[in-house]
Amino acid sequence: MTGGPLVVLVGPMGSGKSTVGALLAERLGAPYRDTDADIVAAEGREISDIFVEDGEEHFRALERAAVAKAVAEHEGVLALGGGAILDAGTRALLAGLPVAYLSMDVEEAVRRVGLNTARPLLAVNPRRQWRELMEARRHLYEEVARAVVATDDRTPEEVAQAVLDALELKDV
Ligand SMILES: Nc1ncnc2c1ncn2[C@@H]1O[C@H](COP(=O)(O)OP(=O)(O)O)[C@@H](O)[C@H]1O
Ligand SMILES: O=C(O)C1=C[C@@H](OP(=O)(O)O)[C@@H](O)[C@H](O)C1
Ligand SMILES: [Mg+2]
Repeated sequence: MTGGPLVVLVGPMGSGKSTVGALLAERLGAPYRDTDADIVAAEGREISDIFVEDGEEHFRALERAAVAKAVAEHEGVLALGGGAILDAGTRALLAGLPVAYLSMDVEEAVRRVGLNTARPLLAVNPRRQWRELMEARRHLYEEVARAVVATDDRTPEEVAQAVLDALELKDV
């Protein structure tokens, strides 16, 4: 039994979970972990290849297992993949944890990840796909979050500070 993660970051792709997560880990003097990286390491292939070869449903099951393992054993900063909250089992794993939802608007999203083909869900028409994706997901991010932190017009350092403030975490 461990104390569990100090903070769990959720939010759409490009909201800065990985970037801000690493900064938060530094600020808290705690280890950083990313479930996407855990899945890539366990599977020995990239996320985009898992989507293409086995489909999203299979990826969500791998992701649920990765989140279960990470929340059980990781006592630092944990970043999830952007779609992790789509899975009801994954959402249940987050109950009671210090979850921060990093939000951003559509224009910021397109600037950050619109042309990045490593993110299969935004590959074709980024602006429209983003809107549809957020219509399906916004309420789920809000459901799991203890704090919502807007990232538009903020540097990653400013976002990290806002997360510390919102969750009342003390840095070292
Ligand atoms: N607050 C920010 N302002 C500007 N660019 C950012 C910010 N946070 C992240 N980025 C950039 O957006 C991209 C996606 O960030 P990343 O941390 O990988 O997001 P996520 O893990 O949520 O998908 C990266 O190029 C990163 O440098
Ligand atoms: O939003 C999504 O469904 C996904 C987000 C990605 O993570 P990031 O949010 O870190 O890009 C990754 O898990 C996969 O490509 C699916
Ligand atoms: Mg990430």
